[in-house]
Amino acid sequence: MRPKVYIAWRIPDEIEAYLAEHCSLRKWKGETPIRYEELKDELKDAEGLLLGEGRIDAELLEQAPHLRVVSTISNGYNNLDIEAMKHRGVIGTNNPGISNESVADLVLGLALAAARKIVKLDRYVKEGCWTRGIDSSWYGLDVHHSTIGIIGMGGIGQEVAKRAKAGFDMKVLYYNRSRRPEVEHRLGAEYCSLEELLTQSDFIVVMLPLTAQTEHLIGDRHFDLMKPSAVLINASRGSIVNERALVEALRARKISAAALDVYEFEPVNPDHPLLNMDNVITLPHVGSATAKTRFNMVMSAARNLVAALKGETPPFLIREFKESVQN
Ligand SMILES: NC(=O)C1=CN([C@@H]2O[C@H](COP(=O)(O)OP(=O)(O)OC[C@H]3O[C@@H](n4cnc5c(N)ncnc54)[C@H](OP(=O)(O)O)[C@@H]3O)[C@@H](O)[C@H]2O)C=CC1
Ligand SMILES: O=CC(=O)O
Repeated sequence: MRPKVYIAWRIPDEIEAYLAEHCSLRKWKGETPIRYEELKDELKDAEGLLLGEGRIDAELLEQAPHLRVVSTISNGYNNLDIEAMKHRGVIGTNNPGISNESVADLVLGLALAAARKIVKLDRYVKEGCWTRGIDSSWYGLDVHHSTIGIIGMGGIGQEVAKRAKAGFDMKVLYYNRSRRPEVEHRLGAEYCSLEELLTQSDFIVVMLPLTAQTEHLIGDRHFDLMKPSAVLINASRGSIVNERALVEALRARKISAAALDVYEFEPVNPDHPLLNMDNVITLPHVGSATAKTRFNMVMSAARNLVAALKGETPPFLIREFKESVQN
């Protein structure tokens, strides 16, 4: 009998057809992402789950007695309670690497947009405010030959470094849990402490996974170290930066701008003070959102799911489950 799979995300027909060859499918048909309580009700007999977003925790797993695999479409997996999954013998897969270049493209786009006030000036023109010659308040910052500090020199961080160096002749500093001599050699990046990076960088890019160690890694004392002209870019997870501290730093002009793809709570509250600041660019978590990359992520998630349900080691088994699969 084919394993029962619940698809909790809208996926292309072609990928659904691939899954249907191997599994018996049920799927979420709503226009908006499935809510936690709805997902809990849908998992009663599912052995596999294809997940777009949302929390997987002990309470939900309690309602899913047959579940064996959670295959998330994303690269980050901070929404999965790994210990609860291990406790119930459920494994998890993700998709590292597939979106690296698309996310890095967006990070450079955010750096350019913030430095050259692209979003603000676009609005200015469209609102009919461009009535005379160039005004010095429109001046921006140079991206080329400036210093970029990358916090988290993993797959995406390295793609950002490559673009910064080769495309914009930037000096690349990085801070990472483990030093990476090979990356230093290949990309000309310089390792430094977090404090040095914050003090010296014109563009600070947060590219870490969200874990107990990285939550609120950037807070009040870190903004005190940054240059008043610094631009903070976060395209990893919102909770790595303390948003209250970020708002205060922007208000106090401790930094000049921020460009965000991610927030502590998503979708971000429309009343959030960050949304009323004209030196903050706000995107709706679209780092990997190109048609090709998104297709590849979903296809990879489907392959992970099928392999795991067949009892094979899936291509992207989350590292914390490697032991469970070997035993
Ligand atoms: N905005 C979006 O749409 C997207 C966001 N993301 C987010 O970006 C994150 C990063 O992705 P990716 O580059 O692929 O991840 P990687 O795992 O390749 O890289 C993460 C890097 O962070 C370092 N790191 C981890 N913990 C710490 C710590 N406590 N202190 C310092 N460094 C640390 C790791 O160091 P070490 O080498 O020591 O392990 C590693 O080099 C994802 O986890 C995800 O949350 C990903 C894709 C799209
Ligand atoms: O945020 C997106 C991801 O792939 O992680």
